[in-house]
Amino acid sequence: MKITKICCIGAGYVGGPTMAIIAQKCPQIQVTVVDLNEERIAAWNHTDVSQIPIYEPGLSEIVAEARGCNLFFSTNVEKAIDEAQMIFISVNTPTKTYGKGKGMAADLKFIELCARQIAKVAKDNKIVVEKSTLPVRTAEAIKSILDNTGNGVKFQILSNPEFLAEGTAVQDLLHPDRILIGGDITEEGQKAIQALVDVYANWVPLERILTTNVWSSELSKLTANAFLAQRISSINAMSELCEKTGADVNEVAKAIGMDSRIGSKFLKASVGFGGSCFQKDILNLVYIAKSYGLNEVADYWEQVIIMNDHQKRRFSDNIVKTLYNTVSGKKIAFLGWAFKKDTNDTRESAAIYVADDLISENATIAVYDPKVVRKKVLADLDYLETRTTEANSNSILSFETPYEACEGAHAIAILTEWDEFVAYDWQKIYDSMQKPAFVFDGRNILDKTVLQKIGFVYQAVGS
Ligand SMILES: NC(=O)c1ccc[n+]([C@@H]2O[C@H](COP(=O)([O-])OP(=O)(O)OC[C@H]3O[C@@H](n4cnc5c(N)ncnc54)[C@H](O)[C@@H]3O)[C@@H](O)[C@H]2O)c1
Ligand SMILES: O=c1ccn([C@@H]2O[C@H](COP(=O)(O)OP(=O)(O)O[C@H]3O[C@H](CO)[C@@H](O)[C@H](O)[C@H]3O)[C@@H](O)[C@H]2O)c(=O)[nH]1
Repeated sequence: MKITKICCIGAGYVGGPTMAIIAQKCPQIQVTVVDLNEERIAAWNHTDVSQIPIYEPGLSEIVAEARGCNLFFSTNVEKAIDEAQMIFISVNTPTKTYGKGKGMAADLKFIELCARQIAKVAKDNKIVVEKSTLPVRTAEAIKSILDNTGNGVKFQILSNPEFLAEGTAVQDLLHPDRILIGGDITEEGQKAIQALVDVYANWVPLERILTTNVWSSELSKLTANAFLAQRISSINAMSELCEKTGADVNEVAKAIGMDSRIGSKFLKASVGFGGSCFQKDILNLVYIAKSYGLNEVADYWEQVIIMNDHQKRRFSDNIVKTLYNTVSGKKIAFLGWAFKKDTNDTRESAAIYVADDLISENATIAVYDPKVVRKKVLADLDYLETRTTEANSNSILSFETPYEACEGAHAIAILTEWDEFVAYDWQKIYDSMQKPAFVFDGRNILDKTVLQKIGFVYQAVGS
């Protein structure tokens, strides 16, 4: 089957960039990305392409090239479903906040809504691709809805999890380590798999396109995230031990990373991992394991989250302790609010939790992040429901430049590893601060020797 029309439901951090690359690499395919969120679609269609809703290096250029040619953003979900032969579901699958599985299981209500809408609208056979990260065996539920509520047309469900990381989405999509496609072992299933393979084969070498059964594909996504997050919690656990023993976590990471069996990636100690995926996906994995009665498996993976929470709390506790056991009335400058560099995404950013702890100790937080606006910072804090919106707003100062954020501050906390932070005039910053001037480097990006020479009291994670 030759695919000429693709629809993607969900114009978020995955749907937008993924479809932009498919459109760029497959000029013969018309790609329509739809979303219920009108504001988001309007932003994707903004005449000034720098205003698209997601910041990713290189993305706006690709959108500018393909948009209006074979890449379209629309709120007309039904029309796009009707016209497409292949429909990607790329909607959010957050942790449940209510009912059974609250705080652990993935909330599949948006997925089910998509399945019901596809069933209602489809008048001819369609391939439905799970792009969202889903619990293992979700394809079964989608198939049941499609087969029982549809118009008698035939659906093939494929699992095609996305492995891009934010901040490097464009490069990850252009040069993926692998593309994973899970499908039925039936003849029809294999044809559907081949149709999707043919799409990716426009730019991905065939040896990097892996096909499996649906359940392996669904579970591989959760497994990959669990393994990646586990490495960060493992090195963060060692960072605490390094601080007690005089070892340096950067040196330990380098030493173990040179063992080719361990590898050097994802061994950067930090204030704790954030992002919309790691915590959500591990909690989901823990919930699935528990639901099969696999308590030891569940406990094993839950420890990754427990360690990460500990790391964030340890960072804020240390700030309070070092500032003579009180931050009340003190100005703490936050450099960075995003969960990592090169993205405007703040979901589950460690900065939110560290700020929340410090505000509870009556500190004032002065935030500077090159890509995150004040509205987002306040919304993130309000989401925790620790205090009123007004109290959060009174405790957060936002600045357009780092120098203003740091002026008069008692301490600086580095929460995101933005490259520009390294290049600042640290002498100028020091001169404008209260003394002693503290720097708590939650990303280990600054040069300790240089900062100490200027006069800062400098503390990094894990040394
Ligand atoms: N963010 C990442 O880096 C990343 C990477 C790999 C996988 N994932 C997974 O991909 C999925 C999407 O993540 P995201 O970060 O793009 O989420 P997101 O919240 O940025 O985007 C999801 C979009 O789906 C829309 N939506 C929800 N229900 C809809 C419906 N019924 N019809 C139309 N639109 C609807 C929302 O309005 C939203 O704009 C999740 O399952 C996530 O776990 C995310
Ligand atoms: O050595 C490291 C590596 C990362 N981090 C932090 O871990 C978090 C997640 O980083 P990263 O994995 O690079 O970004 P995500 O966009 O969350 O990507 C992850 O989650 C996505 C969503 O499922 C997957 O597709 C990706 O493969 C997976 O890397 C961030 O807060 C990072 O700062 C560290 O603290 N130390």
